[in-house]
Amino acid sequence: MKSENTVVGLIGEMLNPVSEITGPKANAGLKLKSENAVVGSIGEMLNPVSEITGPKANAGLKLKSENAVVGPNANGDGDGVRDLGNGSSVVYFPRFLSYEKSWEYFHYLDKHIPWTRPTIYVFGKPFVQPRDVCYIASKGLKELIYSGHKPDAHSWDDYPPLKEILEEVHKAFPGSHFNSLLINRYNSGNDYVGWHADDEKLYGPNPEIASISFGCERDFFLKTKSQGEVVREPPSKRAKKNKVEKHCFKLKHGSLLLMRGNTQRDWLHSVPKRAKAESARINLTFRRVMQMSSRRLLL
Ligand SMILES: O=C(O)CCC(=O)C(=O)O
Ligand SMILES: [Fe+2]
Repeated sequence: MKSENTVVGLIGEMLNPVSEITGPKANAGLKLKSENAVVGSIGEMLNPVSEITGPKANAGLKLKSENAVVGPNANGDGDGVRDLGNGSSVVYFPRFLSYEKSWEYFHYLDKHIPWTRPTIYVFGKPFVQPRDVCYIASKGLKELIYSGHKPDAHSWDDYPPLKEILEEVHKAFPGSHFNSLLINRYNSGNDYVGWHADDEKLYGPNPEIASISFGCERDFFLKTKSQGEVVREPPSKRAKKNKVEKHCFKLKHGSLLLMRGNTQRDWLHSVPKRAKAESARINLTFRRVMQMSSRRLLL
C-alpha cells in the first residue's frame, strides 16, 4: 500500500514495494504521522479508536445475485451504502451469503488453502505478517510484489468454491471483473491488519475492493488519511484533511463490504487486534489487476 507520494504500508504492512509496481518514490517519507497513530513502519499500529461514526447506510441498494441472501429484506442491519464523502463510499451487506453456506466456505478454506505467514521487509527489517495469507490470481496478470515479498499466485481452478464466491460477487455488482484475491486468516484476536490503503498502481486509479468475511466477527475501521497522506490534490480540494473521520463496521460472518470510488485514495482501513476475539476469521478481498498496454488501460 502506497501511493505515489505516500507510503502507508501495503496490505497492512507492506511498504517498500517493488519498483515495477510501486515506482521509485516508494520509500520516501516513511514515517507518516496521523493524529491517532504513527502510520509507517509496517502499518501495524493498534491505534486508539475514537469518535467512530455510527451506521447511516440504508440506501436500499439491491444486489442482483440470485443465490446470495441479500437485499433490503434480508435484514434491517445496515444494508446499503455508506457515503464517506468526496467520491468515496462503502457498500455493506451483513448477510451476503447464508449462515450455513458461509460456514461451509470457512471450513473448506481453513483446510485447503495453502496458508503462509511470510516474512516481509519493512525499512529493510524483517517482519512476519501478523496473519496467514494466500494469493489467487488469473493467469497472465502483472505480479503482485510488496515489501520485498512476491506471493505465489495460485490458480482459481484449484479452488472451485472461490470461483463460486467470485461469481456471486460479480452477480452482485454487474460490470465488475475481479481477477485476483488476497485471502487473510486471523487465527485469533492477536492477528490483525494495520492501517493501510489498497492503492497499488496495478489496481488502477479508483480500485474497487470487495471483501467477504467468514467466522469470528471483527471490527473493520476506516479513517481519513491525514495531512501529508493525501497529496494528489491541492489543499483546497482535500476532504477536511485536518479532522480525522472514522467509521466502523462489524464484519459479520457471511458479509460483503465493497470499498469504491476514492476510498483507497483518501481513506485508510484496518482490522485491529481484539483481545476478545477468540476464534478464527477468514477474509477474502477481491481485486482487479489492470492490464496495461503501452498506451492505455485494457479493460
Ligand atoms: O480482513 C479484512 O477485513 C481486511 C483485509 C484487508 O484490508 C486487506 O487484505 O487488504
Ligand atoms: Fe486492505
